[in-house]
Amino acid sequence: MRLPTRGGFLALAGWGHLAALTVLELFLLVEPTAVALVTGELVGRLAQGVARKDAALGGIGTMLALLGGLLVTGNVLRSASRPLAERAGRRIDAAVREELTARVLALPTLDRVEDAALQTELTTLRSPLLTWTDEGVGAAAVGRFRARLTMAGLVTAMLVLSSVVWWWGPATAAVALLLSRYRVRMWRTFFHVVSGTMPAALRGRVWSEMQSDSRDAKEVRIFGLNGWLERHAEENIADAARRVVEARVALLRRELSVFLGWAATASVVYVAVAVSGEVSVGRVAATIGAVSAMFVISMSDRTEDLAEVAAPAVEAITRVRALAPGLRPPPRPDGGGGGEITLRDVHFGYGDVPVLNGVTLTLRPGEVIAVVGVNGAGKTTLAKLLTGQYAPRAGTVATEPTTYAVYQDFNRYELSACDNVRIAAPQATREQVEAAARAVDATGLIDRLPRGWETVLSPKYDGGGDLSGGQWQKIALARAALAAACGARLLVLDEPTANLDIEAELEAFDRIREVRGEAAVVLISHRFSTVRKADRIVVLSGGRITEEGTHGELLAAGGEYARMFDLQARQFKESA
Ligand SMILES: Nc1ncnc2c1ncn2[C@@H]1O[C@H](COP(=O)(O)OP(=O)(O)OP(=O)(O)O)[C@@H](O)[C@H]1O
Repeated sequence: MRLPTRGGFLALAGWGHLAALTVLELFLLVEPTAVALVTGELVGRLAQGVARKDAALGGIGTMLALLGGLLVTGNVLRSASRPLAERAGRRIDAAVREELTARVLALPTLDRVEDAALQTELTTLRSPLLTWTDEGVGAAAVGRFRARLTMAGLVTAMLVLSSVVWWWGPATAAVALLLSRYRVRMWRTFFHVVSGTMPAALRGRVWSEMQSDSRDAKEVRIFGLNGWLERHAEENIADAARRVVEARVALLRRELSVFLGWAATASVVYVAVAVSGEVSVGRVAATIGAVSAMFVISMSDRTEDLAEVAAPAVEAITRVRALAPGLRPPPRPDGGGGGEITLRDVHFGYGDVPVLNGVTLTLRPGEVIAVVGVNGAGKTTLAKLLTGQYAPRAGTVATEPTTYAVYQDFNRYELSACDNVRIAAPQATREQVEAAARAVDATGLIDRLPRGWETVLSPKYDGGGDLSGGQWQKIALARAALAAACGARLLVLDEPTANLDIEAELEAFDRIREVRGEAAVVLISHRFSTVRKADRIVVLSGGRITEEGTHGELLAAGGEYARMFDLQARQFKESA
């Protein structure tokens, strides 16, 4: 991976691309002046030839060939210039994306990834509000580079003018630079107006897209939101559009004044040429050409000169680099020895809020442990510490490098059914995937999909399929079964079966038990009918493990577990 040093984004385009772009841009900048010179020379010779009635106008053929060559090459290179610049910009953006991804992946724990400041910067970088041109830092870096090169074109045109009358060159170049600076300022004003309208435009877009988005469709229809959404979309978009149109009109007015400024300057030069009788026809043509070249160069797109265009992105990248300084992922946690997974006096919290206050727990290979506790007791947090995704603030965690977890909010990938299971162990064969599905009784649902295992699990795709909440949970359980079959030493099941009916949950749990092999299983569930089957149950309360034992032992102890179990059992009896 090529990484930028000290913010040098341009180098990320690759030296080959930059060299090609430099040669091409320089040619294009010098070309108008060269055309002017050759035209001048050609006109001069023609005029001399005609005046002397000279039939053999020496060198005319060569001049014409040169002029033709310049014009043809100029046109060909002009059409290659933009794609090359865009490609260089995209290469820079790709390298930056690669670097930032590597940095986030290198963060040792999930809490560092979840860090609000980091997420804000990453969201900024993904936001369409980032730059008004919707371009990344690449386009801005290449744009600025090209803007710097235009100086070469200006110097060439200036030298040609000075060769006629020495002070014409610097005088006209000074006017060109002044007008250029003025244009940068007026584009900056325009940029700020357009940037200011972006939040409204984006809001309008969101409201507008909600009307047709399939995810929002059910609420939009049931609440009759269509008219309301349309009104909000229109208000926001119309307001943004009005402000942009006003800014554009102001911009056009200023462009016109710049144009008039140029016309006045050119007129002064042309009048000066006209009154200086000593200048040849060729020189006159060259002068006109050089002034035109300066005009074209200084009227070129100035948005690229604006540091503001890429400033939010550059600042966000700089902050991501500070928040995620590493580039290589840390080694996976080492086993606790003898296959045991241990937490010793573990403390953890989010920000200033403590969640775990001294948890000590040992999991033995093949053991099934259930963790229970009220909402917010810290069960998911404990699971994340067990899988090494959070580092404890105090105490020690010795866990296995090969863990797999199914959370309540497991990912539903827009991939085939097969890949949706295989994601738990990418090296797994199709046979292993099918065996895992059989293990958790998920083959029936696969058979009903239009293309079986190859069906993409999203209705957004042609021939794609959708699954119910419970069916998705079976896919998630199949992932856990596959991970166990492929050697995972710890399986965490964090309420993976909340959408299954009780019978299906019990069966799924029994099946996971069967396929777990040497893996320790941690089950987090609010359903005591499943929890009671665990080898050991721990109760988490007030950030500590307050009870620990088998179902029978905990019932006999008559503590919080017994109370919670009774409550649930009574409700079942009452509703039966
Ligand atoms: N990423 C987070 N940032 C800040 N606070 C969090 C975060 N995740 C959880 N918390 C807080 O930590 C506490 C424990 O949350 P946790 O999800 O571990 O509880 P839980 O026992 O799994 O709850 P539930 O049974 O509702 O799933 C809660 O008060 C929760 O609000």
